[in-house]
Parts: sequence; structure tokens; C-alpha cells
Amino acid sequence: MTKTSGHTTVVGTHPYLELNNQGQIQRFYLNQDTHTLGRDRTFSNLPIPPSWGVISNRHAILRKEGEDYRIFDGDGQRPSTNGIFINKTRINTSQGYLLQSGVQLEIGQDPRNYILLTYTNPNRSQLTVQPSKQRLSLQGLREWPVELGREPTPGRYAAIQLDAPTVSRLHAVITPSPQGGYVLEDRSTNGTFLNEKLINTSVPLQDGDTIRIGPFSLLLRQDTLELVDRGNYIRLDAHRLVRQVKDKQGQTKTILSHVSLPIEPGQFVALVGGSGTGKSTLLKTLLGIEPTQEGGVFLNGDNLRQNFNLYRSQIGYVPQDDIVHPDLTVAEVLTYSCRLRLPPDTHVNAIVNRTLDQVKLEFVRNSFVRDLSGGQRKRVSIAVELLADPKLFFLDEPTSGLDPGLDKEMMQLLRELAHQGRTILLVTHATANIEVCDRIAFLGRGGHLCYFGPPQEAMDFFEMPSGDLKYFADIYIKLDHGKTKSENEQTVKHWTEKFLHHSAAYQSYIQASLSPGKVTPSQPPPSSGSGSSPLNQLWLLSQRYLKLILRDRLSLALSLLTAPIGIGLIVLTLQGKTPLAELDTLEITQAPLALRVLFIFTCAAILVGLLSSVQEIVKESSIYARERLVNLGIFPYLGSKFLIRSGLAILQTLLIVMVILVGFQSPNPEIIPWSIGLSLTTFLTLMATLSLGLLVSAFVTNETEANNSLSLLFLPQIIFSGVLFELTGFARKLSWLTISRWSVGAYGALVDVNAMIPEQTPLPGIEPPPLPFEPTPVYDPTWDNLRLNWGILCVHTVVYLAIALWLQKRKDIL
Ligand SMILES: Nc1ncnc2c1ncn2[C@@H]1O[C@H](COP(=O)(O)OP(=O)(O)OP(=O)(O)O)[C@@H](O)[C@H]1O
Repeated sequence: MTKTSGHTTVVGTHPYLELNNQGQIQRFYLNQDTHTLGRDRTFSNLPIPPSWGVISNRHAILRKEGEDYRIFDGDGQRPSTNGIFINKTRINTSQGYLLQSGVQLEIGQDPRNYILLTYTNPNRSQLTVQPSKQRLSLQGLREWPVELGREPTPGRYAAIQLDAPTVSRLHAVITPSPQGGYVLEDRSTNGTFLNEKLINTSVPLQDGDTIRIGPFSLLLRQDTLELVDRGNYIRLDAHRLVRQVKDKQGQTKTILSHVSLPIEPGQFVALVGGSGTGKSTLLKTLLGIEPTQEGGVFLNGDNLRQNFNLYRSQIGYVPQDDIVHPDLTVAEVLTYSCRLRLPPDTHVNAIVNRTLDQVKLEFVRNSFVRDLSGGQRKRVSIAVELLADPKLFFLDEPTSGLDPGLDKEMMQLLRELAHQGRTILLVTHATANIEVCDRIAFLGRGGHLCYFGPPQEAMDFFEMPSGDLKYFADIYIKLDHGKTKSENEQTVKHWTEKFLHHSAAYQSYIQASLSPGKVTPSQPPPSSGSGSSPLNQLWLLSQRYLKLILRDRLSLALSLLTAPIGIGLIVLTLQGKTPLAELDTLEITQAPLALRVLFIFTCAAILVGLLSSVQEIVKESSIYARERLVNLGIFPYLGSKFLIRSGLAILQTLLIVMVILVGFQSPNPEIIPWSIGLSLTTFLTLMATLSLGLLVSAFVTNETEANNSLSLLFLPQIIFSGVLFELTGFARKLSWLTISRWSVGAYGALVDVNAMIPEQTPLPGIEPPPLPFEPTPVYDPTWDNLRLNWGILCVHTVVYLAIALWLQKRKDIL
């Protein structure tokens, strides 16, 4: 044996394979040109124990190539069941993989049931592989607890460092239990999963348990804690996806037709095809947020929809709409997202700087998003997703609307991100730079997969006269061939059948690589960790919302001043009259005038309340949808809107009250001082209306609908207030549903409008003039009546908010 610098060389022995099946080790020397590996003794010349069920009967072939061996999956034709993987990339049947001394492969994908295969060639220099597995023996350990986290105590032996942004500094600890076993305790905000279940407290550990922390998987076996997966690599296998929807006529329409495809870690894949061929649907299905009628999507063998919460933090998704607030600076967008999505002990500045560097936006860090170009804005959306360093990245038309130069830059940026080990999938119509992709999935109408493979080979497959990718767009024309719908369907069918049954591309890029998912009983998806606590989210969201409001100064000024100005204008029309204060001699016109004035107070408050809230949820619906998918809580979200808007309502109330106190002679109610009663009534009216506005904002689907709803919301408040029309029967009952009736009721009780109606002294032979209205209990100047009006305004507030919460919850896609 000789030692050379940096590696060890051993001379004169055969290469060998070492198979480690959960601690049982078998070594096989390789001395023939071809070796076969499997449980079937008639096939295999390596004696695999028959009980090693992970290995297929005919699992692999090794062929000598130079001094080493190339390993092929399967029996030369058909792939094995559980596959052979290197860093989650499946080794296929045709190209195989040239083994280098020291390389480690995995047979199977289940960390609880896989075989580790190590190839050693003593005649060759040993690969310096980073140890993928890290082990810590818990037996006889003197130092407790075992620390698991991003930054465990420096120099600690009883620790495993799990360095990822989504992991807390000290994420979880393991301690010995008095009964002799071990106990796992979660100390994180993002959550720790034990056997796919989120744990919040301490739980006992059993032999064979898997612990998931962020992207990392650890396995406890025979008193040894093993880091079995760093989560650096995620492979995706889609199996026969079928998605059907009902069209407008109620007919079932298939928009994905048995689409299967494997995507290896680090691949850059584009979903292309004509308009309406199902690209976005496929992307969302692969992302796990669109259900399927048949088939499934598997990440590293795990069913994605059943395990979405395990992978939630490892998936980045940039939808078509921008997911950033235009009125924040780039650095603010990233800082808030970082604080919302990552653990509170994160080094926010370092992560923001690293991310800005990755997307090359350092030079615009202090610019407002609204001042950026379309391409830069998209890059900010990408940066937001990169904060958590996801290994799987989905983008829906990131280059739409960009000029050719920006399109190229964006594709190159994505290529770079893929080179860094991320798996990238994008939907695109811009195919000028398609050559940078590793694979394209070409969809035809009806969601049929017409081709999957490298872009260059697509030109041959579609029999294009020139292999030059600049003619790539001609494939679209070819696939759209046919004058009628059925002719077009025939064209798509032709290419799908050619691809599935007569193409080498299907054999090598799908059949040879597609890996099975683990068969797990159907179970509800595990609950997710929240990223940051609900209170912390409320605090951050409120800060962000306030900043956005303060940035839009004109809207803020309008929302604060509209009502005071409107009310002030009444003063100009009064010409010295004092409608709210009781006169020494009652006049028949005073009560109706007082009511009209009070009615304007109510209308002003309702109008500003609605105007300032009806856009607030709908205008940021895409940002909400994305943040909700990561970890946003509905309570903190709505709570932040309500909290900040309540603060503004206090300001609005103060301004309104000031104008009323200055502009109108004050009445002198017996039950409560006028200024207090007036403030409370105005504030409660504003609160009820802004809650109604939030409800409508949660209900509508776009800002135009929100604007159009205003008249529908406002008119009933006028009609059923009881001021303009006398309300009887059903109309009176309907009025209970309005805010105006209770608001005017409270104002009327404070001012005591009933007392302003003059007594009628009947004079013989003279018909008394009609009263403006009969005194009514609605304006009774009693505590009970005032409490009732205020109480019902509060009930309106609570009910509207509860409905808004429910409407937001209904938007959840998982
Ligand atoms: N939930 C749904 N209900 C009814 N039809 C739907 C639904 N989702 C998608 N579709 C229809 O399915 C087809 C495919 O839609 P999808 O948006 O996936 O296509 P696309 O290829 O991304 O289109 P484009 O390139 O124009 O964005 C379209 O005809 C669309 O109208």
C-alpha cells in the first residue's frame, strides 16, 4: 500500500462492492467483465441474500469499462422496481453510471428501508466524497442533551449541525428518558416532524423513527442517530396524472391526460405547448396544489399531497402575478419575507444580502419595487422564494412580458440556480432560449404529453426539416395542425402515440428514470409548522401594512379628511341654525333637520369605512395566496388589517368629532357627555363598516368587483336607515341588518330627537299640522337603548370579521 498526497492508493486487488442493508454488510469482489446483481440466482452472479427485498430479482448489471465498472439499472431492458440512485438521481438502463472508487449509491428511496452500495477500486484513487451520512451513537453518551439545529453550541460533541435557513439555531433536543429510551423535544418555530407527524412537545423515540427537521432526515436505529438525508437533492416523479374539470356546459373535460415524467435533482425543465394545453395546470399539479383524479406526484418517493407540509419549506413557487408589494423597497420586501418565513433567530441581513447577490439585484436594494423594470420585479419575486433556499423551484411564465434581452438573462439566471443544485420547472411561451433547459415537456391540447426530453432532440422527434432550435416555434404550428377540433385532436394523438410507443426518448427519459413512490396508506396531510409564531406574524404584518399605508400619502389623507370635510360642509348650509341643541321654543322643522344631520354623520362614517377597507384584501390576493401556502396564518393576516385600520378609525373619529364639536352647537345628553357618546358611536360605526369592507374584500375576486360592490353596499344603508323612509313590517326587520339604522339610532338617542318634536295642542276647528315623525323608541334617550345600538354595531363587526375569516379559509388549496 502506498500513500500519495491527498488520497490513498492500494495496489493489486480487485474492485469490490459493499452493500450495507441497515447494518448487515455484504462484500462482493468484481473479477469478471460483466456482473449481474439481483435476488434471482439464475440471473445474478453476485449472491444477494434472498431476504433483501429492496433488491429486485434482476436489479442491475455491471460492465467493465477500463479499470472500473459501469452500472446499469435493471436487466438491460426493464428497469428495477426500487431503482439505484446517486444523490437522488436515478441511474438508468441505457447510459448507466461509471463507478468511481469511493462512490456511494442508494438502492431504494425509503430512508427506513434502503441499501447503501459503496464501490471501491483499490487500484484507483479514492474519491473524496463528503460523508453523506453522519452518525452519532447515543449509547453511553456523557453529554446531554443532543442538540440538533442550525447552530448548536460550538465545540459540542453531542450535536448534529443542520445548516439550512428554515432550521432554528437550536431546533430540537434529544434527552435520555427515565425508562431507558430517548425523548425528542421540539424547540423550533418551524416544527419538527416525527414519522411525518408534527410534534409540538416532547415525545418518546422508538427504534426506527425518522425525524425531519427542515430539509434534513435523521433516523434512529439501534441507539444510533443517523443523518440519512441532507435534503440537498429532490427528485420528482409524476405518475399518470389525470385532471378532469367540468366545463361551462357541465361536461367533463380532461385537461391532463395520463402525464408521467421524472425530473432529476438539478434539472432545469420547461413546460411548453400552445395556449390552453394545460401547462399551468401541470405545474400546479407537480407543485401539489392542484388535485388529480388519478395518479400522483412523488418527491424522493413521498406522495407530495399527503406530505405537503414536510416539503412546504423546500418548495419555491413564483406564480404568474407578482408576489411583492410595489410600495416597499426591494430590501424591505426581502426583510419582511425573511422574518415571516424563517425562524426568528435568523441572521436576516446576511440572508437578504446573499439572496440579492444570487439574483443580481444588489444595486437596486433601496429602490421601490414599483420603480423597477418588469424583469427586475420578477427577480424580486424569485429572490423572495430563494430566501429559504428551496431545492425545488416552480415558476409560472417568469419571462412573460420581458424583452428578448431580459428573457435571455432570466433563463440564464434560472440555469445558474439549477447548476447550484436546484430542480427548476417553469412554464414558458418564450422559447428563444430553450436550449439552456435540460428537458422540455411538450403538451398538446387536452393535456397530452407529446414529448419529454432534451430540447435539441425534440427537433428530430417532431421531424422538423432543420435541427436548428431557432425553428423551435414551428413545432407549435405542427401540433396545431388540423382545420377542425377533431383533426387537431388526431394530430395530437399521433404525436403522443409516437412518443409513448415508438420513441427512444420515452424509453430513456421516462421509462428508464421514472421511480415508484412509497406506498403509504392514505392519510390526511400532517399539519405544518408556522415559521414564526402567530403573534410575531401579527406584529410583522401590522408593521408592513402600516408602512404601506403611510407610503400612500394621498390615499391616507383622503381617508382621514373626507368625512370631516363632508360634515364641515353641512355647517355652510345651516345658516346659523343649531340642529343638535334643543331650542327654547321647539320648532316643527328641527327634529327632521337634526335627523338629517345625524344621518350625514352616519353616511360619512360608513362611506369612509367602506372606501378604506374594500380593496385591502383583494388587492394583494396573489401575495396572500403565496404567503399562505408557505406559513401565513389567517388570524394574524386579518388581525393586522383590522388592527391597523382600527388605529386609523381612531384618528378618523377624532377628526370627525373635532369638526362636529367646532361646527355644531353641542346637545347636552343626560346619560353620557356628548363628546364621549359621539366619539363612541362614530368609532363603532367605522369599525362595523370597515369589517363589512374586509368581508367584501375577502369575497370578491378582483379590484373592479370590489369597486362595483360599493354602491350595492351603500344604498341599503341609506334606504333602511329609517331616516328617509318610515320603516314598517319586513322593511323594519331588514333595517336591523344595516349599520346605518343602529348608528343613527345611537346618535338620535344621544341628541334625543324625540324631545325635539313639539307637542300638538289641539285648537278647536283647526287641523294641527302633521308631525314630521312620531316619537319612536329607536331614539329613546336611555342607557338601554344606547347600549342596544352600540351592542348591535359590535355584533355586526364580529359577524363580518368571522365571515371574512371563513372566506379566507375557503381559499386554502390544501
Ligand atoms: N378549474 C378549471 N375549470 C375549468 N377549466 C379549467 C380549469 N383549469 C383549467 N381549465 C382549462 O383547462 C385548459 C388548460 O388550462 P391551463 O391554464 O393549464 O393551460 P395553459 O397551457 O397554461 O394555458 P396558457 O398558456 O394560455 O396560460 C384551459 O382550457 C382552461 O380553460
